[in-house]
Amino acid sequence: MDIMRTQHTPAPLVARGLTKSFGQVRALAGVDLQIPAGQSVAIMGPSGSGKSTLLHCLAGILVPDAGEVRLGDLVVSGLRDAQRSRVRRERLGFVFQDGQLLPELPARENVALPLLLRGVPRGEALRSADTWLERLGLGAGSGLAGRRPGEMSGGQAQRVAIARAMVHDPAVVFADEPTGALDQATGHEVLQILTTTTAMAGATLVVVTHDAQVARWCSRLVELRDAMVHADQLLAADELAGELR
Ligand SMILES: Nc1ncnc2c1ncn2[C@@H]1O[C@H](COP(=O)(O)OP(=O)(O)OP(=O)(O)O)[C@@H](O)[C@H]1O
Repeated sequence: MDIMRTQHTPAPLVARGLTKSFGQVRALAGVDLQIPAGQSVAIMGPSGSGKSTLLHCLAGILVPDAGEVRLGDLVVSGLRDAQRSRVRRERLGFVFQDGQLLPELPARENVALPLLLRGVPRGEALRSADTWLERLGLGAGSGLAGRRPGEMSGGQAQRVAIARAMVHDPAVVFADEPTGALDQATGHEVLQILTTTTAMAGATLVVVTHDAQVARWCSRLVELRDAMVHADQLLAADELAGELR
């Protein structure tokens, strides 16, 4: 792959004492996590253990009841809504279970969207989108760049979603069950592409998954149980990521 070194400022992602409740349900009960820039972290745990809530707090989608989230020097959890939206738009990338691509737009316009939202001129944004589609095996020769999400397989749509998450050179990519809607083989392929792509771009990756094999491609595994960190271990893939950094 010809992915260039990143232009973004590498920044560690740090959570301290995060708590979050929904009514009587305590979804996070004091979570501390320090993620160095460029690390790929898999978050696993039983259903209801707080994985998505943690990801949403780390990504500034949810504000914790107590505790804080920092990206480098920036206290993301302390920002107003509009500023948090801007941080998400400019410094973070997202891949969700169903990709959340806009159904009416062809792949290349979906990928260009984060740049268009930042005011990048349309021609330039589409050229960057083409570059990323090419990197993810969906270039001009594939005939897929002009197709809408409904005209692609689930695996192809997730590759488009990865291209869209990467196109604006984010510091951190968040993926919530990115393979949940895929068969196992396609899911593994997508996880491999996601981890390789973010590692080569120097971006941090936080991925929530139920796939136990994710450990093959991530450098760290954090297990939640009952709204708390139950286990936290570095994995062999960390050595590979270190070499790429
Ligand atoms: N918006 C919400 N309103 C009410 N309760 C919520 C909300 N979001 C999450 N919860 C509850 O908080 C707890 C943690 O939910 P969360 O989605 O973070 O778990 P999870 O580990 O991601 O689960 P799953 O693997 O099933 O997706 C659960 O008991 C859930 O029902």
